[in-house]
Amino acid sequence: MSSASEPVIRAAGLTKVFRSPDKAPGLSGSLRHLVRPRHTNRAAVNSVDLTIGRGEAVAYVGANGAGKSTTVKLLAGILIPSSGTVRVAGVDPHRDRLVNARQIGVLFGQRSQLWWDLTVRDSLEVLRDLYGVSRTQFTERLDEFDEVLGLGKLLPVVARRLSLGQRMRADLAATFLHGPAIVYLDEPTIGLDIAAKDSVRMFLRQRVAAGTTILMTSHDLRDIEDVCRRLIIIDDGRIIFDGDLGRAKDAYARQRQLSVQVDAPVDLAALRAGLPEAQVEQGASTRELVVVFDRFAHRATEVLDALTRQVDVVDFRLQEPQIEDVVRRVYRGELLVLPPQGVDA
Ligand SMILES: Nc1ncnc2c1ncn2[C@@H]1O[C@H](COP(=O)(O)OP(=O)(O)OP(=O)(O)O)[C@@H](O)[C@H]1O
Repeated sequence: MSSASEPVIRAAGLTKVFRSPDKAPGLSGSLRHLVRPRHTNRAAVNSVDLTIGRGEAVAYVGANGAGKSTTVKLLAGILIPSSGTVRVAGVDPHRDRLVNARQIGVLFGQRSQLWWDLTVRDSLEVLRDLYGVSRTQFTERLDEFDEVLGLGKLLPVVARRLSLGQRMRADLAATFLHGPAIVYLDEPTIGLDIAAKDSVRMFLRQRVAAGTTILMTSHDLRDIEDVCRRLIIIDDGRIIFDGDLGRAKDAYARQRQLSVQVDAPVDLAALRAGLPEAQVEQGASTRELVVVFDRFAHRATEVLDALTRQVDVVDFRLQEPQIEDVVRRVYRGELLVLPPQGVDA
């Protein structure tokens, strides 16, 4: 999937294989490995195709060890691909590392790029110098960032005295200072309070609207929903989903729950026989039923029809699955297999 604009990130068959020592635990294992070393090759990123357009905001999620950081390192030019091709804003990131470095920004929520003993202003000045940002641009950008990040008050403060939220705001300014076309963000709101999270998200939305491309990893669903329209899920080095956030819910959150109020007690066995693939349970009272069904097996109207044939339905409520459930399952490393396309309610 790509946006209407020209792609700024394009990877084809991108693969990174790591060779790790294959040794049994303990001293004997180490000794045996010394005498006869064995290695296992493992693809941390496996035949990844990726096309991301200018100004797209993409959430990149996957369980621990799925290959997120390795992908970002390949895009940032820190790692050399074992095979496949990658172009970022027109350059090969590992061959043209310097050019690439000017075009990208990287922010790790748990690591600061500010100099601990310098004031925020001095850190930003060093970065200005490093990236060759003109004085005029520097002032303009800081003014622009100040509106959302409230940077002015932070400029004279030494980095180590900043609160976590303040530090993140200063780090965001540092990341975007040189006007990168692409920014990779790793957990940008981790540990922040709600107000600070909101200003980070607002800032990111603004940068995306201004044309910056964002690839973000986050466990916080609000980050994903507030900033990104597109979701990419990586599992064991392979991309298993790439598309609209809403479509991910359609694809993975299959279960719907129908809560029904009826006017008289119900024969549960007869109902279950009529809906063999659904789970029919008594609710909080004998006049309440809860039907959990797979929307690829039944339509909501089908379930309601089966119920109304046996009982008078007084009221009902259909609970839709949440995208949050999908992302939680991804992070829990639950196996995700794309369901067949088909029935929709
Ligand atoms: N330098 C390396 N040498 C050998 N194996 C590595 C190296 N870097 C990563 N790996 C392995 O590659 C796989 C993918 O790792 P990666 O760090 O990309 O995952 P991740 O999705 O970013 O995980 P996390 O959410 O835990 O950061 C893991 O199995 C990891 O152990």
